[in-house]
Amino acid sequence: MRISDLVSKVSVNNFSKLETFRQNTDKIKIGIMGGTFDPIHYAHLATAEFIRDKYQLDKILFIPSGNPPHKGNVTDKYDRYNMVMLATRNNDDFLVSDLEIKKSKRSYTVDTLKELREIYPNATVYFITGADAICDIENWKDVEGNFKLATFIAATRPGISLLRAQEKIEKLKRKYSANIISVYVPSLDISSTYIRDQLREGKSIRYLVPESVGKYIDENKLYQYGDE
Ligand SMILES: Nc1ncnc2c1ncn2[C@@H]1O[C@H](COP(=O)(O)OP(=O)(O)OP(=O)(O)O)[C@@H](O)[C@H]1O
Ligand SMILES: O=C(O)c1ccc[n+]([C@@H]2O[C@H](COP(=O)([O-])O)[C@@H](O)[C@H]2O)c1
Repeated sequence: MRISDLVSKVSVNNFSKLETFRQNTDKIKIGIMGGTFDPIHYAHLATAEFIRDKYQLDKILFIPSGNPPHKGNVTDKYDRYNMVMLATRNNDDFLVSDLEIKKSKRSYTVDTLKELREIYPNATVYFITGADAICDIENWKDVEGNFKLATFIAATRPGISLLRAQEKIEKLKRKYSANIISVYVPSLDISSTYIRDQLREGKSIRYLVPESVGKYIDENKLYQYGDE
């Protein structure tokens, strides 16, 4: 099967997963995993699964950014979205939303959270971030709005000082009356930057991303050897 056929099959499955989910969202707990996912890797998946299990969330909704606010040159949004679909297709608790990739303007989390509130009015929303992202949240659009609309779950991340992140989280909680849960997640020292660098140097990324994602990268010639 060609990867393009696979992706359209996965899209159909995802659509029906989302629709069934939409009809049963009374009082459920949704974890939102937002990201550029350039590309998605096992640390994203393992972090989401760990948090889903620990906080007994009903579903994790992956939302790839269309036009990420704080990142310049990123891979085509449909390629990043397709890779997220492939990486999550075997897990019924993982869903993928195209809310942000459908937008042509920059995608801001506060706008996404407002839309999610309309779509799932009775759900409790948890926004999952790595410790690096939560430390930067005061640079996001409408920081207070973000904290009003969701509880944030900040996961530890290798390379980010736990002490510094916790100090920052305590300050944010006081300043904005924010609901932030800081959680230790068993470490996986993987980043999309590292994966892109490996590929551009012609090195292996096996076991860093799901096989389907590795195949998609190969077939679509993403992050090629020697690319800038
Ligand atoms: N290894 C990791 N451990 C915990 N959280 C992570 C890890 N990698 C990414 N995240 C979190 O996942 C979310 C989406 O991350 P993103 O798509 O930007 O991946 P990234 O690996 O940080 O990418 P890049 O290296 O391109 O900056 C962010 O909240 C980020 O903090
Ligand atoms: O809304 C903002 O201003 C904003 C600024 C930076 C990052 N975010 C969100 O934070 C999540 C992680 O972002 P990133 O850049 O680490 O992939 C993703 O969902 C982004 O949309 C949001």
